[in-house]
Formats: sequence, structure tokens, C-alpha cells
Amino acid sequence: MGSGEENSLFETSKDRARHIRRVYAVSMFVAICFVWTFRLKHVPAKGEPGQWAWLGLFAAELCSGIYWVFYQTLRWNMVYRKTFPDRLSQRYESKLPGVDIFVFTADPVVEPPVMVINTVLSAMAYDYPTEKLSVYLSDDAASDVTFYALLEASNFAKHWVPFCKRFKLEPRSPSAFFNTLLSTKSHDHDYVKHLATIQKLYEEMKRRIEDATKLGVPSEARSKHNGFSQWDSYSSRRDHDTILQILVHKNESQNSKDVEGCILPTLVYVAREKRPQYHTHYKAGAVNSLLRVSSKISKGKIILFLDCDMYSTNSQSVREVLCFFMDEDKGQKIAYVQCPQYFHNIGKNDLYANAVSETLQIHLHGEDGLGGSLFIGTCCFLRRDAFCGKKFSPEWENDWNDENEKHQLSEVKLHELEEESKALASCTYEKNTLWGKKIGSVYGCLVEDVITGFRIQSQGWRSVCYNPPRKCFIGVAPTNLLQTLVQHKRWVQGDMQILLSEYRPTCFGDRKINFLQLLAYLYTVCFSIISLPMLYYSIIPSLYLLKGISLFPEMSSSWFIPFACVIVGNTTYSLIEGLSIGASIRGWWNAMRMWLYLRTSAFFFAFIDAIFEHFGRANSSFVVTAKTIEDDAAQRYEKEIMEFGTSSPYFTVLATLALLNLFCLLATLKDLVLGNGAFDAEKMVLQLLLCVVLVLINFPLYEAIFIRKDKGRLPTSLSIKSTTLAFTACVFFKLFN
Ligand SMILES: O=c1ccn([C@@H]2O[C@H](COP(=O)(O)OP(=O)(O)O[C@H]3O[C@H](CO)[C@@H](O)[C@H](O)[C@H]3O)[C@@H](O)[C@H]2O)c(=O)[nH]1
Ligand SMILES: [Mn+2]
Repeated sequence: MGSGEENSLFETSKDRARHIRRVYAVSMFVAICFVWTFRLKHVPAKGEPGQWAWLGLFAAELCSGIYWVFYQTLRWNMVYRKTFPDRLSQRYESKLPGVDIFVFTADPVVEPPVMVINTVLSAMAYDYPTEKLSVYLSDDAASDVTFYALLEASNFAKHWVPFCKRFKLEPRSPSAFFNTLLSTKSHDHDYVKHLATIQKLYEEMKRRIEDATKLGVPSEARSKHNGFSQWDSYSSRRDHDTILQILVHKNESQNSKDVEGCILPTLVYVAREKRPQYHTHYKAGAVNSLLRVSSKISKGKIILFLDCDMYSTNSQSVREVLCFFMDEDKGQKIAYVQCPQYFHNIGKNDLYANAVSETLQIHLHGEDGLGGSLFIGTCCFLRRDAFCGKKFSPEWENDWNDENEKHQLSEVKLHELEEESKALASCTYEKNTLWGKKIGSVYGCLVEDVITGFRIQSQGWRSVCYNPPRKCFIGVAPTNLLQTLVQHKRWVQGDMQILLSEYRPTCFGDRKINFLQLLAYLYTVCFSIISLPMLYYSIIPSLYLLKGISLFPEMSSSWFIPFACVIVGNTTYSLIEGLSIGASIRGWWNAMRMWLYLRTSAFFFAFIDAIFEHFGRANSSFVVTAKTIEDDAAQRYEKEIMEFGTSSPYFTVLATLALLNLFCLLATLKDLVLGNGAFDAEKMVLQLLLCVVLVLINFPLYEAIFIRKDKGRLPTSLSIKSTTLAFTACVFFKLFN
């Protein structure tokens, strides 16, 4: 087959702004070097006030500067990918590989079964030969309600899948699709008739599932389907046999066809065995069980990972992504294709910066350009071989032939297949094997995805990021501050675990990753460390205001220039970049606030916990993010009012810092106005500016402490505690330091 660019199945283009970005990066780096030089040349002599504070600031600026270099590396060589699915169809339509789709759920309360089956249905309706498509639902809660929902979904799919294909609908998650109807009208009579029927079917199914969620599975359904008998062994979520049910299988004649007589994708429910004495390894454990189960049932060569909170919005994306794997020239080296996530529940100004647009729309492209995007756990297509630990070898040829036989399965055989598969999901299966180490998802890390991506890359593979104009996946993001902090804490603690593990990017085994790629990965794994300079910067300079001790160059000095350049340059750059990826100005300001809040609270706790864990003093656990929101909190979210409402150590830290800066500012302003003491405004201008910005950005927190009366305000006890802490710190500093 021809291998010229014009024949390729995909095309790569470079970031058009890269030259401007590079000029900016280099000149800003020069300014940063001047800042460092200033610090070194002006260390206060021993005995002079502020010597330690000065050295601390130097350390903070050194760290931040180096981290800034990592950050810029991600912008050095961004690339974008385009695919040609028509060429793929022409060449390979009859030889397309099997694709297995893994959907994960872990808790029917925080992940409502209706949401889960919408994800499943969107996956079943992909425009792809259905006999080559299999969907697995891993349920770590082993909930009979989720199973019931899936059973309902398998029946509904018989109408839904042909309906989507006939009318070429997008998106193919029923709930999302019906939501789009509010804004569109069709006059196609045939379509309108079908639509009414199918919408009614959906609403009825949804009601049944929601009733079951509240009242339990109806006994009628239990007696009708013998799958429920598997719950006989169930004692608790953490103690039960493997529950596995093949709901649809292409080779089983009775139940495998839709209303138009076409085969449906295979559909399997799996709740792996759980026993209290065995660690579950959270999602990584679920991934590995599904890998084995699916290798028995369908053996798809490509696997799509999908969290239950993400549904497909582009029915062509499987074909598009195959363009990467099946490209004759460059495809064989690609282990995974990561698509960015988008979210449908984010307000206009993204109050909690939960779109994580920077990570998804910039960093993934940057990593791709340097050698490989991170694997972020969901919305990612992987090559089974690479995921299962196979090393890349240039001699090794892409082979897409399906060894899956076509013979009919009798009822008995299907039952046998289920029993054999169950054994693969048992607790003891992995004992004395390389599962969780060299095979499958890596254990012991809170970001099992990122570390597994590194493991795969260290075995010689590369990866790409695919972000087409028609988005591939949309889902839900956290909708309150605490959830956001907890989620980020988990991620960042996991990143720190990687830094402390054998898969840290500095020792990538036999694969020589290039220097820039290394720096780019260090950006991710060093996240938590950056909390220290951030905390320092948001406390010390403000406290020194109280004493009138200057820690920055005065305005008339030429050393002021590099500081001004860094401040103005970085602010402008981040604003322009934010706007360019779709943020509003307010959204950018909100992102700045979250940037501060995350670094001073969640990242700091993550750092501490990761260190304790490393020295055997603590255990980490995976807290599943809630995907639902209560009514009055939802209203506040809509109005973009920050949600506090409960007591949490995170809030104590944030409130104390905010109040400390407020007190420092007020005391300084008092001195300025009254002309007290030796306060030299010209010398203190940068320090004052820093404090003013910190106070401005904390405005929502002051509101939550002093003004608001709603349930989402900061609890009074916490407000009192933080005020006392901040006030005492200021007084002590002023009097005794
Ligand atoms: O014991 C567990 C815990 C979680 N999950 C599933 O894992 C997914 C992710 O959990 P969620 O609470 O939504 O966490 P997020 O922080 O949103 O997840 C991001 O971060 C995780 C850890 O890095 C990745 O695994 C995810 O793919 C990525 O979307 C969900 O489908 C869960 O059902 C399990 O299957 N078993
Ligand atoms: Mn999630």
C-alpha cells in the first residue's frame, strides 16, 4: 500500500502560533533569569530584617521559574490531527478490527443508573459493524438496580440503535439527544412518527429505572430474568462472587437482533468478585478484570475506555480513530489515541474551572507534538496488545485479522462462556502474576491512567491526541467547590505517587524519551510540589507589609523592569490563551481564582499525603466524584455563587489565607492614610499589589463569610476559626517577629 502523505489515513499539522509562542517563551525566560539574579545579588546581610523571608522568596521563585519552563515546553510544539475515514472504508471496510468498549461505574447513588445506560446506549449506537462491537459495563457496586437498568437498556437498544442509524442522529445518548429536540424541529413525517414512539419508550424506561432506584428492583422483573439469581451470593458491595451476564451476544439467535432484524452489539454486565481481604485497586482493578473477561468473550483488538459520566457525541469517531491505528506507515507504533473530554454542565463563566480546557485543549496537543499524549483514563482508544504489556517492536506488523469464529452459540455454550469468564474476574486470579505491574492497568496509584500511559510509553509505544471539530465525547464535571478540590487532590496526589514510583518519567527504561518530552511530563508529575511556593507567596510578602519591610525592588530601580515584564507578560499571555480556548474574561478570572485555591489547598494536602504514604504512614483511597447535585445548590451553581456549606480543612486553609491578606491590606491602608510610621509606598508597591490582587480574587470568600445568608455560605464556626487564626498570625507577626 502506498505510504505517501496523500495516501495516509491521517494528517498532522503544527500549531500556527508556535513561532510567536517561542519568542514569547524565550524573552520571558530572560526576564525570569533577571528576577533570579536580583534575588541573589540583593540578599539582606545577616542581621538585617527579612533575610530568611528573602531566601525563601528566592527558593519560591526558583521553583516557580523552573516549573514555568515545564509549562512552556507543553506549548513548544503543539500538533493537531486530522483523519480520513473515507480512505479507511475504501481499503479496510471488510477487515475492520473488533472494538470492545469498557464502561465503568462504581456507585448507583453518585452515578445514577439512567446516566450509566445513556453512556452504554451511545456506545452501542456507534456507526460501526455491530458484529465487531462489544460493550462491557463494569459495576464496582454490584448493584442489582444498575443491572436492571442495563437489562432495560438492552431492550430499548433494539429500537434505539436502528432509529439512530436510519435517521443518522447525533448525539446517540438518548437523554442528550432528546435535549437537543427542544431547539430543533423536523417536518419529515416518517421521522416525527418514529420519534414520538421512541421518546415514549425512553420515558417509560427511564421512569421504571428511577422507580427501581428509589424502591428496589420490582419482583416481577426479578422473576422474569434469571440473571438476578446471581445476587444470591451477595452479602455486601465488598463481599460477593463475580456476577457476569451476557445480555446480548451476536451468536445467540434469540436475543441478539434489533427490531429491524440486524445484529446488536454484544452487551455484557460484569461485577468482579470482591472480598474484604483483597484490595480492589479501584478502577485499575476493574479495568484489568474487564481486559481478561473481554479477551474471552470478544477479543476486540481496540478498546475504548469510557467512564459512565461520558457519552459519545460522534458516531463516526470509532472509524476516525482507527485511521491512526491502521495507517500503514505510522500506525503500528501508536498504542493509544486520547480524545479530550468536554462537559455539558459547565456554566458560561466556568466558576470552578472544571472544563480544564488548558489540560485538554493545549497540553494534550503539546505532549502529542513531543512524543505522546498522556492517557487520561476515559475517552481513550487503546491497542489491546500494548495495554496488556507487549513491547513495541519495529519488526512487528499490524495484523487486524479477526480470529473470532462465526459459529452459532447454543444456550448451553453461552452459559459455559459466562462461567469461564467469571473465573477471570475472581479476586485470586492475579496472585503471582504481572497483572497490575507490567500487564494492564498499573496498581497503587490514584491516577492509574496516567501511570499506565507512562508504562506503555516506556515500552516503546507512542500515543496521539485526537480532537476533531465534531467533539467525540461529552460528560459531566463536578459542580461544587469541595468536589472539585477533592477530585484535584486525588489527581495531584496520584501524580506525586508517579514521581515516587518506578514509572516516573525520568527513568523510562529502554525507551529514550527526548528531553522536551521529559520536561513536559514533569509538569504533570510535579503538580503538588508547586503548592509550596504558592503558599509562601500568598503569606509571607503580605505579612511583611505589616512591618513595612520590602521584599521586592522599588519602582525607580531598574530591577523593577524584569518583575514588571514577568507580571504583565504572564497575565496577558494567560488571558489571550484563555480567550482563545473559549473562556470569557470572567471565566479567565475564575480560573485564576481556582488556580490559587487548588495550589494552596488541594495540592498542598496531596503533597503531604503522598509523602506520608511514601513513608508508610498513610493509605490513599479513590473517592468517586458525585455526578448529581441538590436543587438549591444547583440554583446557586446556575447563578455562579460559590458553594461552601460544609466544614472542610480545605475551606479552613482558604478562608484563613483570604482573611490574613485582608487584614494585612487593611492595616497597611490604615498606615498609609494616617501617614503612620515609616511606610514607604514606593518601595512597597509590588508587595502591596500582590496583596491587593489576592484580596480581589478572594472576594467570593469574603462574601461567603460576611455577607451571604444562604445554605452555601461558609459555616459560622469555620468563619470564626479562620478569623481567629488569621488575626492571631498577624498580631504575632507584628509584635514578636
Ligand atoms: O473503585 C472504583 C472507582 C471508580 N471507578 C470508576 O472510575 C471512573 C472515574 O471516576 P470519577 O469519580 O468519575 O473520577 P474522575 O476524577 O472524574 O476520573 C478521572 O480521573 C480518574 C483517575 O485518574 C480516571 O480513572 C478517570 O478516567 C478520569 O476521568 C468512574 O466511571 C467510576 O465509576 C471504578 O470503576 N471503580
Ligand atoms: Mn468522572
